[in-house]
Amino acid sequence: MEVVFMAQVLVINPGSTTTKLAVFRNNEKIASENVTHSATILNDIHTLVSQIDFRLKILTGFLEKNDVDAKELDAVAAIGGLLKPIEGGVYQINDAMVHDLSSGKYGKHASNLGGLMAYELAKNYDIPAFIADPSVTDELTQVARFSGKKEIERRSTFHALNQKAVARRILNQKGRVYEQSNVIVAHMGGGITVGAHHLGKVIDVTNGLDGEGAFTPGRSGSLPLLPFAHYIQSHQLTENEVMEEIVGKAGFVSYLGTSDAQEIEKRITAGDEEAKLCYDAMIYQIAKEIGSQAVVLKGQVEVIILTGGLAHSDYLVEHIKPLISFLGDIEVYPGEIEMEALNDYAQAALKDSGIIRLYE
Ligand SMILES: Nc1ncnc2c1ncn2[C@@H]1O[C@H](COP(=O)(O)OP(=O)(O)OP(=O)(O)O)[C@@H](O)[C@H]1O
Ligand SMILES: CCCC(=O)O
Repeated sequence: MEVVFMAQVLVINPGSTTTKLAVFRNNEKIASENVTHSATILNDIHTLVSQIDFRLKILTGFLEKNDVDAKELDAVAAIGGLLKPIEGGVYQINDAMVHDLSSGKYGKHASNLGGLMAYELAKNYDIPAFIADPSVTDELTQVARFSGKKEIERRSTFHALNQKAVARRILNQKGRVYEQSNVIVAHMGGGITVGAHHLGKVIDVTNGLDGEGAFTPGRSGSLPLLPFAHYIQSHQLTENEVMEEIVGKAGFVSYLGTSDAQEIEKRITAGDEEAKLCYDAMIYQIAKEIGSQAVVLKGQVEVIILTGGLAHSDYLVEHIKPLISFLGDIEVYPGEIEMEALNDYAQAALKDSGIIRLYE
């Protein structure tokens, strides 16, 4: 008789105002919740790391509510935070990673809490904790690292987990293998990143946090340098304030006062020309980035994949297609599959420890 290995995995994905939680038994999601935290509560907890206890309590409540006994978990998997640049794949959370996530050495981001929470929980139950394809996944070619100024190197920070998972899924459906294919993935959500995937590696991508690429519902994307230098000086901005200006106070938020694309579409339908021009400008910029990545892939593009929350938008999809369809087939995969991707990686790591990478 065949013995079926049933592995139970808890997946943790903290965002700036949410904590997404799920439990999987093999590939089946048996419980999930997307908990929203009020800004007031989070603002009262002064540092990012001190949110761990608050979010762990929510996690315990989630497990209890869903009758999941933590002692029966086989592993915990979490979204990877801002770490040193590493190749994609699955990593067991270790002390070096915990140090980098908690110190904020490579940046402070809500996703840093994922690895820290997973480690804490896994330690208590003596099970492994993993992260996979973190946003710092860096598979850039050497030429892609040049910024144009010696002292400043381009970095790879993008929606690596979702980009790779969606590309794998679409290619599987086409009977193709990710590691043998050339695809462009545009993740279009609160952040927008466009990657050139060549034989399983993301050899160039717009950096989502450094001010590159298209503007987004809340971010600036790339800006003209001299006017921005003048803006920084005239507003006497600190580095943190510059960050807030380009990630949060820009894009739709700065032009239209909201990051909600559905609200903007309602305005367009009601005849708001300003809203239409701004939405069309974002679509135009995303299309230009897709064109750039087609050059990176020397025009050998098997499929262009549109994913993320904005891929739900019929308006966006209809208006971007005429700009990019000459480059290749287009597939639309709205939303994201990060929780499923983390479970897949953890299940694979439990079956074959040989795939687990070491973070040093
Ligand atoms: N059905 C829809 N039609 C149009 N826009 C939508 C729809 N659903 C979500 N959006 C828009 O997608 C954007 C948010 O996308 P998403 O939920 O992927 O972002 P996020 O998870 O906060 O950030 P990120 O994707 O960068 O991790 C918002 O502008 C939202 O209004
Ligand atoms: C954190 C990297 C992904 C993004 O651009 O938000």
